[in-house]
Amino acid sequence: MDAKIAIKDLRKGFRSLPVVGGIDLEVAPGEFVAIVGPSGCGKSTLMKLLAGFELPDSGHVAIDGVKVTRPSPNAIVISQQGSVFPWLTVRENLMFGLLDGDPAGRAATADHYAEMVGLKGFEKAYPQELSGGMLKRVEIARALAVKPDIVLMDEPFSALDALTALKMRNELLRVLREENHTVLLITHDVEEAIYLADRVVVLSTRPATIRTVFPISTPHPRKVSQPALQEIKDAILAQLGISEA
Ligand SMILES: Nc1ncnc2c1ncn2[C@@H]1O[C@H](COP(=O)(O)OP(=O)(O)OP(=O)(O)O)[C@@H](O)[C@H]1O
Repeated sequence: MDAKIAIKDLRKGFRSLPVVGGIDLEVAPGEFVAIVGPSGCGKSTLMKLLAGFELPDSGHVAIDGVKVTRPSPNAIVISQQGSVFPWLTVRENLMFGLLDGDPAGRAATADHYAEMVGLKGFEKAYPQELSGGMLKRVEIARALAVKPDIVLMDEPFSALDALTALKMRNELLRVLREENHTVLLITHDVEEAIYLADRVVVLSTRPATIRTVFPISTPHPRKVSQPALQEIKDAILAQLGISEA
């Protein structure tokens, strides 16, 4: 099958600092790929190149065979910072990116996605009335409501407490089972990567290149304590120069 995302000898630097040092990767339609790497190696820069927020110095990213030269509505970014509008209700936030249909139809779509992420009953609430985990749900629902082919996630759960992050990961897997998105997740959390992804890509130190790609065939629901997953986790940590006692 043709790649949904094809990254070809992608390079990017800032002034004299090389940051992305030649990356080749193909992501299949519907695949979930996690990217881990040492701090400051260029992960967010790679994500910005994928999203079309930055342009490469050489090489390219192609989506469905078309080179990315600017942000596309087909590839939605969910980032750490969060971008829910505080002056809009949950429903209005979810309706914001929906361009098709009459207001009643858009409101129905918004409510459908609110329900999907467990926010039924909070459609008329304002962001300040919600917890951090609920805000993250609004953001994920808003991204999915526009039915993007590709979801790009840069540390989406890192601002959440461990328990909420765990719930959100399961929520994400559930939603992805219902709708077939291609997902690229950047995370510093190796357990998160092996819990969620079909493949984990380990990057080198800056300038980022791919060190190893670990396929993960364990079916969902996974437990990180499963021996096969522990083995992969140890191998990834060893590549990152971390060994657990
Ligand atoms: N717009 C920019 N201008 C100049 N330098 C930049 C810019 N964006 C990133 N850099 C530099 O590129 C390097 C990689 O940054 P990047 O944020 O991509 O790394 P990262 O792997 O996501 O980091 P972390 O793990 O700490 O989140 C850093 O040294 C950073 O200072």
